[in-house]
Amino acid sequence: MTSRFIESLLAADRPLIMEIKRSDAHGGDLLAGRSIDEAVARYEAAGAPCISVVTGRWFGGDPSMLPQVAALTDRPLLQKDFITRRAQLHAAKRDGASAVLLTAALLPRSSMHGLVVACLSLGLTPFVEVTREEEIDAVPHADRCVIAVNNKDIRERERGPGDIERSVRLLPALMRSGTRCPVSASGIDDPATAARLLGLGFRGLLIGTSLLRSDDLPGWLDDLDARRKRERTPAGGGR
Ligand SMILES: O=C(O)c1ccccc1NCC(=O)[C@H](O)[C@H](O)COP(=O)(O)O
Repeated sequence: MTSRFIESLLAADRPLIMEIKRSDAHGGDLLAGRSIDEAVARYEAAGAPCISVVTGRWFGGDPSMLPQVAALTDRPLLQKDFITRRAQLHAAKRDGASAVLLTAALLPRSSMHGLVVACLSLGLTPFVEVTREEEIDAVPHADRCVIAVNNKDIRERERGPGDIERSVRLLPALMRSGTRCPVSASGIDDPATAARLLGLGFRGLLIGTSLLRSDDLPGWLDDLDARRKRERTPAGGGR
């Protein structure tokens, strides 16, 4: 069965998973007075191919956010929460998720295996987040999963700065894994970093804080597009 989440990301000119998250790791408000409806409309207007909804309570989330967002958009949705049980997968499916986060750092290998298989049988795309090469090598059915390098550390509640070089270092292992959709997630704070990661071969980026904090989202995205175009155009304009 094909994955709507993966196909939508792979087909996008600007493959950003735009995230709705109420607060950052320090409790700082990220919605800045916007309602969830407004946040969704802003991302739709910006052409988001997929939207991530953080329902995890460390980031001010709650489970009701997922059906709320699903009622507002038909974009494929990723649910970001601490998923450890199959019952949570059934709830995610019922509430409108296309993909769910499975965090390798928090799941024993046998649980990861069972949850990936359960996701696939429910028609949910496993969005497996990793920070180490061994975790990539252990992802089952990698060809049907999104595998995302998290540039921050969830065990530190993502309070530290992002390490973008972690994504750069792990990209070859992602490519070898068989995933069609290598993603870099967290701490992508500006268009220059986003352009660099896409230029290196990432097929998707998950960005929350920087897009939510931007008071000129179209400008942020235009800057990204311009940088990518410059990278693709050979010096001298291709003459
Ligand atoms: O990473 C997790 O395990 C996790 C679990 C539950 C809720 C959220 C979780 N992660 C959130 C994130 O990783 C970030 O919100 C996301 O990657 C965007 O990061 P940023 O662009 O730095 O806001």
